[in-house]
Amino acid sequence: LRNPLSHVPGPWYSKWTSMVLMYHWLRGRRASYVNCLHETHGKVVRISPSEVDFASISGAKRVHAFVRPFPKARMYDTFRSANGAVNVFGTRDVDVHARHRRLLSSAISEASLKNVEHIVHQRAELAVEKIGLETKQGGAADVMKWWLYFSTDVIGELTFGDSFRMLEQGKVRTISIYWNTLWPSSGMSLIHRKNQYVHDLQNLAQRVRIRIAFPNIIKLASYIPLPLFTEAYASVQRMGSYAEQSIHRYENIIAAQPNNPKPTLFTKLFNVNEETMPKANIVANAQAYITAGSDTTAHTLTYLVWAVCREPSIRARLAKEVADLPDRYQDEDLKALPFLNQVIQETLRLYAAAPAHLPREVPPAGSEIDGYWMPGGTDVQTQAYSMHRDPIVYPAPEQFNPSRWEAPSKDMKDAWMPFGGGARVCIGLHLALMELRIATTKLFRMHPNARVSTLRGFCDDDMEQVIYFLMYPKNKRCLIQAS
Ligand code: HEM
Repeated sequence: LRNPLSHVPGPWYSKWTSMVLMYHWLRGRRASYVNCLHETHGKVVRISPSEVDFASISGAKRVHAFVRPFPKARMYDTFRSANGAVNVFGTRDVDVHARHRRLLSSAISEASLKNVEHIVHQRAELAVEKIGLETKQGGAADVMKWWLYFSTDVIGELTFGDSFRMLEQGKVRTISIYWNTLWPSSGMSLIHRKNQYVHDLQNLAQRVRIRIAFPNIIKLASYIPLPLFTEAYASVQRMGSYAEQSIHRYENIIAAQPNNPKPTLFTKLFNVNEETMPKANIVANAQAYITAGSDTTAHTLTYLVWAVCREPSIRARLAKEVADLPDRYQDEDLKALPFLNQVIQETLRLYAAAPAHLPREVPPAGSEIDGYWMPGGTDVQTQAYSMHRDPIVYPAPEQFNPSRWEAPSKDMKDAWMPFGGGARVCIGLHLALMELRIATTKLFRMHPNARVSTLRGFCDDDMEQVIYFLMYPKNKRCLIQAS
């Protein structure tokens, strides 16, 4: 009872155990469980003996501050890359983070991304072609698969200077044949690694679930022969070694053509005349970009297409807006389209790809948040899942209604945080938004009458959100008739 958190509202058992929270985490329902606790207990809820969740705008601003930010909580140690080096995503050290962020930011800024826009156009065009082709051949296309290939190809090319070419090949399992045909000298082992890397990426969300739930067991995975743990451990090691080899290859390319290397988001860091970071950290950051920049964008696009195709009036309005674009439109033209951007904002509200569990640790001196004293070391967090469903801020919150963004209130804008917030806000958000604008435009220009398929028993139940760290649709598929 002397615990300084004992006055924070919450269910009685939260004071004693985190087992209930863990149970919901392992079922992919932690976010909706915490949301229910907010509905019952209010905006500030103690969710376990040492964790408090805030669902208010003021709480979110404090937890995710720009100035004097709280460091990320211990959970993020599980995101350490395979080589043990820290990256911008996982580091808990505020100063180290600030340095990494400063070195990485300019290459991925809105202005710099203009130089790589053509890659996004090319990849999106191919994705939409494949979606049309799959519909023609089989009656429906699994857009979730194609968007994952699209986003992985884009971030792969921008990070390693070398696309995974998943879109060309279409199916992961045949990638090896493709690589062998194109580069017979590349050797089977490289092909196998690339193939395996893609497989590891696709299973990332479930493995993150295990790594976060059992961090200490994962550390001992090489001694404990339980497949669940050894595989979660091994996949991180494999991804790290692939990232290392790709960066090494890119380094060789730069050495061979120092004046004209293919630009990537990391090129500047290889310039001997500029401030840089150790190579192990470049590799670790490359790995972070690939893992943070593929599923997130793909799942957002998947829900966007599904939500739009379910509502003929929304689809017709969007299709009309993008049809009126000039033939050689650029991303700048898309930024000016009101309805397209409202659709994207609304998708990111209702179907945020990383909507929960971004814990921060209160510094040793403690801090007051929303009138409650949080002692040093408390895990404080806020989940977009709840902020985005506040019925006062967003009336009828479960309804997909892009028009609510026509004249958004200040609270609507402040409560909207699909990319996190403050000093740790998503570094890839401009890239993600560009991908969302371009891919959505291409799809609805080419297939203005696209609709949700019922083939192979596909129904709304398939799209139930499962949330670990990343959110994905329950059955990992989304069938659309794009004809
Ligand atoms: C719709 C797509 C995306 C969504 C919804 C999203 C969401 C987020 C969120 C919520 C965070 C904060 C995580 C935290 O506080 O722990 C974050 C951070 C991050 N994201 Fe994204 N993201 C997206 C796309 C991307 C892309 C394309 C990249 C590629 C570079 C990327 C790279 C990162 C990195 C490196 C961080 C860590 C930033 C830092 O701590 O300074 N994300 N993202």
